[in-house]
Order: sequence, then C-alpha cells, then structure tokens
Amino acid sequence: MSATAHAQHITDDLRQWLRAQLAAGCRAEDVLAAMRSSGWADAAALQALQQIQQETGQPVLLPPSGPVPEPAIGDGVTVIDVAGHPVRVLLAMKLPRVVLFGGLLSDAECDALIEESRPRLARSETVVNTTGGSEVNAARTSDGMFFGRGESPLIQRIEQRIATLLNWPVAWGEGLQVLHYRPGAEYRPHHDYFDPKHSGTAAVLARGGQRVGTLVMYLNTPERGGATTFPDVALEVAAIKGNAVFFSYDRAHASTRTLHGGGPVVAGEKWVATKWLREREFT
Ligand SMILES: O=C(O)CCC(=O)C(=O)O
Ligand SMILES: [Fe+2]
Repeated sequence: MSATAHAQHITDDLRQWLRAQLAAGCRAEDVLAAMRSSGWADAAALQALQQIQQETGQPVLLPPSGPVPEPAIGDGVTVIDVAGHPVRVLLAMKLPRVVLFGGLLSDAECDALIEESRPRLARSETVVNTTGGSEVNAARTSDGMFFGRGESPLIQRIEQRIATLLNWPVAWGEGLQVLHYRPGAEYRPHHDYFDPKHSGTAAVLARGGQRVGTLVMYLNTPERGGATTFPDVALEVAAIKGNAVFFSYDRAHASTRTLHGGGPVVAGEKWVATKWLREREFT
C-alpha cells in the first residue's frame, strides 16, 4: 500500500497528534513506539508517520536498511578470481556505492549475448508506477528483452559468475535484460529501485522485495557516447566491451545518490546487459 493510499485512513486526530509530536521534536522511533503500544502495526505506523513527515516537509524516515550485494574488494584487491575467470577492479566509490569491473565478460560472451538476444528485441518498456504494469516510455529509447533466469548454459555461467562476484544468490536476481541503443538513443537519469510512494509498487515488490543492486555489463564499445552517467556525483563510466558497472542502494531513496542514466549514443550503437538484484528470492 502506498502512503497516498493510506492517507484516507489517517484521522484528523492522528494527524494532529503526529504533527504535534514532530513539532515538539520527538524522535521518530519514540513516536513509532507510542503508536505500536496503542495497537498500530509497524508498517502502518511507519506509513502514517512518513506521510506526515512529507506533508510537513521533514526528512522522511525510512525503514531500516538491509544487506546489499557487495564484492570482496577490501585490502586493495586488484583482480578477483571468479571460478578461474579474472575480473579486474578499476574504480570503487563509497557514496554512491559504485564499483567498476574490467573484463567481467569475455568478448565471446558479449558477442553471444548480443546474438541470442537480437531476434527477441522489442522497444523497451518501463514499469508504470500507477499500475505496476509496463509501457513504452519516451525517456528510454532503446530496444530490450529479458532472458529467463538460467535459460541457457551461457546465461547460467554468467549468472553464476555475477552471484559469486557480488556475494548474492542467483535466485535473488531478476532475469538478465539486454538493451540495444541506436545513435541518439538514451536512457534518461532514473533510480532503479521502485518508488514506495507509487501505488503499483506493492505488486512489484511481492516478487522478491526491492531492488538493492544493479550490474550493467557493456556488450560492445560504442564509437562515441553511451556512457553510464551518475549526475549526483558527476561521474561518467565509459561503455567498454566486457566491463561492468555495479552500484547498490540500501534504501529506496535518492540519498543513495544512485541516480543514473545511459547517455545518448553519439556514433555507433550500444549494447548492455543489466542484472538487477532483489532483497530476496525473485519469483
Ligand atoms: O545503459 C546504461 O548505461 C544504463 C542502463 C540502465 O540504467 C538500466 O538498465 O537500468
Ligand atoms: Fe537503470
């Protein structure tokens, strides 16, 4: 249920009480504890509080963050051996959490992914926030398709490599998505997590919870353009065949600074494969 849908259930009394608590500087945890002891369920109490925080322009309290996928790159690791396949660590950033990998896929794997996806491409759709369904969107002018998880030996090998690299079970990932951008095509800046405010989100979350991480693998090198951009931190990641950019977000909030987009392809074309990682098993 979204905060907006819940709005109808907030009585004037409760609204006044919540506003008074916040105005008096009470801590959100204490307000929630008081609501809990008067019989409120945790999720409903949090939603009511979030709504009043939004109405009064206060920073919105978020549910506690859970674990996120993370590669083992402590102690200056330069190359990770993933079942005999060496993956180089080219860049790491803390906020947003971004890690750039070199040589995650071999050239042959990139070529095979392109050839297996090409006959199945259709204009990319994005999730419609109101319904949880999907539709063609002008902000995303690429063609795309989804592979089923584990649908071929190639897909299985790549998914297992990603799971090992990011310490996240294969079953907690969505099927691999392939996008094809022609010259001029782009994917405007967006967040990959599902916006908790939107009414369609509940249906999407039922299949495995939130997205908590993204791995974008470059399947070719565009002649010019097509970098993955992170506007909050003015970072541009060049799309180089076989490399992959990983980012994680421990909450569905812009404070993770994971706003990102696929910049316009200036010359040539661009192919990527995206793996989204969920909080739990994706069904
Ligand atoms: O094409 C890119 O560089 C970014 C793709 C992306 O943001 C996505 O697939 O969610
Ligand atoms: Fe994205």
